[in-house]
Amino acid sequence: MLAASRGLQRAPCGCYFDPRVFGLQWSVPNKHQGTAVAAAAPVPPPPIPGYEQLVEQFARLGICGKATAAGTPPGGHVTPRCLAAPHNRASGEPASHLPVPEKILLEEALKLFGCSVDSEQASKEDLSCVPKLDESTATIAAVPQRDFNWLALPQDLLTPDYSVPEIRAAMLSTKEFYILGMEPPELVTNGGKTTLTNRLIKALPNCCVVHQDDFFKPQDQIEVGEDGFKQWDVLDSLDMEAMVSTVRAWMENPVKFARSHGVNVTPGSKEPASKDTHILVIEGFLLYNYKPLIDLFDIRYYLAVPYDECKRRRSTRNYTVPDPPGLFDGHVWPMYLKHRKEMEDGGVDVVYLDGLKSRDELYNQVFEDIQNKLLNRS
Ligand SMILES: Nc1ncnc2c1ncn2[C@@H]1O[C@H](COP(=O)(O)OP(=O)(O)O)[C@@H](O)[C@H]1O
Ligand SMILES: NC(=O)c1ccc[n+]([C@@H]2O[C@H](COP(=O)(O)O)[C@@H](O)[C@H]2O)c1
Repeated sequence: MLAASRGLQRAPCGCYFDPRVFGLQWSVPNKHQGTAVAAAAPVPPPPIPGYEQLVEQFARLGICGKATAAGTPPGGHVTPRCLAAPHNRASGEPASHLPVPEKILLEEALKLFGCSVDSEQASKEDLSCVPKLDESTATIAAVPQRDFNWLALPQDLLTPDYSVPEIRAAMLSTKEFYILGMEPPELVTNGGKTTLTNRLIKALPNCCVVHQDDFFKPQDQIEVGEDGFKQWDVLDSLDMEAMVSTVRAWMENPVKFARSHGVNVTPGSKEPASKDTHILVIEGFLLYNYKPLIDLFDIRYYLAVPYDECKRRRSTRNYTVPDPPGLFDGHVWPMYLKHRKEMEDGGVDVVYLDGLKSRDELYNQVFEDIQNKLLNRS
């Protein structure tokens, strides 16, 4: 108790030390600083069940916007008749011979891309139907009791019943934007998020990604809290304004944005207007507590893993600034609880994902979910 009140931590050897002093000794540069966006790597994606279905549906509708996923190899799993990509032209079917209607009525196009008031409503209803993580199935016994009373949170939040399934949040959000030469038609609506994101961006068409980690402030600007820890897991540690500016730059011209970040776009995409589908995946651990960002998402995914698993995974990570002893229990986890509570109290609508599922299960679930939403809009 004496050590805690002075902000001291106990090391595994039994000695006490002051994390504030410990924290000041780190001088490892943040390698992510300044790199706002990572482009999808050109690696062949895994087989995607149902992808052809989506393309064929677009083809039936006379929309040839979706040609190749970022990184899709030439001649991949995309139905050739609906493509205008050079590799398909080279295979013997000139773009001018493709069965593309010369004109699509604006009204028709709006309907196809879900721009009407009716379809916006329908999309919102779709989201509310997505099953939430069944928190009742979590293993309460596995979670150790922690003293988080200093957070002054309501008692129900501090009980094991509440804390079990939440443990650590990992969030993934997807923003869809259909370029029709007009304002973004609608804004419809969150560990393993980087893993999941990396698979999604290889499979989704014209897909860019923004990583929140890239917006951490330099280490010397991170405050040291009363608890003695550098406060990495709060909004103040991030340059959120720069992050929102980056997202807005994509919204203004996703084609230009993609090209400037090395992401392959459908060759038919014209700047600034195109009928192609463009998707932005925003991946981060603190996305749904920053108002200017919240409303920009069409879909919000929220990955949660139990405390023990989260702590185990975290212990295997090598951050640019290594975790000092005790950071997880003393800062990371309490901040997670606090932010999740704020998000839920604020009524932010998210789709909960069970981070204990396998990588494949999570990928298939989210990919199919996005696929269905795209189809339902057409
Ligand atoms: N579904 C999963 N099941 C088991 N381990 C996973 C899963 N997804 C990711 N991991 C592992 O957990 C660790 C953290 O994953 P990562 O995607 O970097 O998480 P985040 O981006 O949310 O911090 C990595 O070692 C990764 O291989
Ligand atoms: N990337 C960095 O410079 C850096 C530095 C210190 C801590 N962190 C940690 O990164 C975490 C968020 O990133 P992940 O969601 O990838 O785990 C935070 O919990 C934070 O404590 C990151």
